[in-house]
Amino acid sequence: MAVSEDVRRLAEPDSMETSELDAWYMDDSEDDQRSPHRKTPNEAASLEHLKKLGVLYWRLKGEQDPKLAAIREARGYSYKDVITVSPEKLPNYEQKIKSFYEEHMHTDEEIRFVLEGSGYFDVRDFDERWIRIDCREGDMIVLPEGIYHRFTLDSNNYIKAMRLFVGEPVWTPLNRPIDDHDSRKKYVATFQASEAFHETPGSISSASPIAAH
Ligand SMILES: CSCCC(=O)C(=O)O
Ligand SMILES: [Fe+2]
Ligand code: NI
Repeated sequence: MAVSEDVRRLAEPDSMETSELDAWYMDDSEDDQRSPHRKTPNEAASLEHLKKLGVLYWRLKGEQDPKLAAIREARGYSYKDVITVSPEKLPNYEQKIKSFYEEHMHTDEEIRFVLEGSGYFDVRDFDERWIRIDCREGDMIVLPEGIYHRFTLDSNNYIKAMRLFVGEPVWTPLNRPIDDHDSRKKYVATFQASEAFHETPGSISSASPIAAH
């Protein structure tokens, strides 16, 4: 059945004006992956820039938020399960933690809704910079097919997240470099041009009248 206009509207990702997203360009230190890795001074990455990379973001009021059902319906997220990442709860914890943090992509979207705890999703921009996205309870994020990314717990060592998927899930990470893969080529073709007009460090975009945060 076709998705109604109401559902579609309810499923719209957060906009720049209302977002409480916290994302930043990472420093280059070899410090623990679980530490924030903010630059000094902090260099925020805007939701607008993340959108140009194909990243979608919502802040939801728990599992009962009607937006969640709307997002699932509008985007066809039929599959759902829950993953807990902690030394006690996740089988093969050390190995999983390591593979989550290898730079990789998938042949489908990566969709996560944080139920408890927190962690960082890092995404690559087209200038090879890492953008670190702070995800905590209530945050829902969609990483597009083909984007290079990775995940780490933060120093709290605990996250419980809902995983969503269109149909039967495929979690396989395809580690970088895998530039000739169709999913990667499709990603680059879709987003590289749109990101070409991104913010550069220290520049203030005259196109956006609202100063960030
Ligand atoms: C926040 S969910 C745990 C990490 C994960 O599932 C992934 O990186 O694919
Ligand atoms: Fe993943
Ligand atoms: Ni992934």
